[in-house]
Amino acid sequence: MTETMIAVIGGSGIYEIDGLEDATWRTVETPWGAPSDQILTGALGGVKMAFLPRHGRGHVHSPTTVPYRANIDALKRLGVTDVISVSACGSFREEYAPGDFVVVDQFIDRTFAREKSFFGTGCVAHVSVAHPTCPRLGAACFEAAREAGITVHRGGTYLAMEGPQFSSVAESKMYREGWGCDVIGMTNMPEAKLAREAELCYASVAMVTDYDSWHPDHGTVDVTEIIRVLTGNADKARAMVRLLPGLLGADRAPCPHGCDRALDFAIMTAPDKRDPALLAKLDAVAGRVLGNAGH
Ligand SMILES: CSC[C@H]1O[C@H](OP(=O)(O)O)[C@H](O)[C@@H]1O
Ligand SMILES: Nc1ncnc2[nH]cnc12
Repeated sequence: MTETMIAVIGGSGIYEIDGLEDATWRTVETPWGAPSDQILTGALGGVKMAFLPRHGRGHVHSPTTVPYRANIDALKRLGVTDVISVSACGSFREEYAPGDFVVVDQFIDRTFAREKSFFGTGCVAHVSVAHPTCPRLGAACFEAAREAGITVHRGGTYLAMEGPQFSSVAESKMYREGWGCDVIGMTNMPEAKLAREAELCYASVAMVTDYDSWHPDHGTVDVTEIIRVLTGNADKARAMVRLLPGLLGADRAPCPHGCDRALDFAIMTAPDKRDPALLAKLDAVAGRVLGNAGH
């Protein structure tokens, strides 16, 4: 058993969480640059917690410029085991209405202007993201949302777009009718891929704010309306988070789905061909398999 540490990455409209014991905003430095903001650490019901506002307090970073690698590295460096993303999204399903939560389990990654891996020349690795979210963590999020009285749907495909502009009507219809996507947002990729590379369990709770631009009765996306719905969603998200420690517990068995061992057979580069400078940067993310864990 290892000690659980739950991180919440708060998306648009969620810049803090309340109720943490010993709450402290901490500056964490990483070899990948500065994270989006300081990280709030503390405990909830005896379970260690961390909170990171994805866009920074005051919403400084755009979906493209969020420092995804620094964020995931910083959480790993702090000892986080489980990452829960709480994000705003548009809905492609009539029955996934604004105010509902969706525990996403698949992604289609249409982002193109972001660094997507910790690995590269000098240390090449290929992890599986066939199942990009952790079923154990997703089930806990679903249960917590249900217990908090939230209308929550289990499973769904999240289309990750580059943004920052919203989709055209033609794109929205293609994602919905042609590709079978359920929700759309701008941030869960490459975040989920990087969490897998860092051997962290990752679950995504997408909070519906709008019907994107496909719906004949709802017009197109409008930020004013999104922010109005987001304010209510943020309170629900905080209620869900308060229930997670009780469901996950202070000690955790190895992930039954292998998230925490994702790098076991992933590194391709021969030991004598590895770049020492890159290996040093990988101390937190891949220290378990490279034998240079620095955290
Ligand atoms: C405020 S609407 C668009 C914005 O909201 C979502 O952010 P996040 O995923 O961090 O909650 C969406 O992905 C866009 O970045
Ligand atoms: N319709 C939408 N498209 C992309 N990101 C979003 N975030 C909230 N609503 C969205």
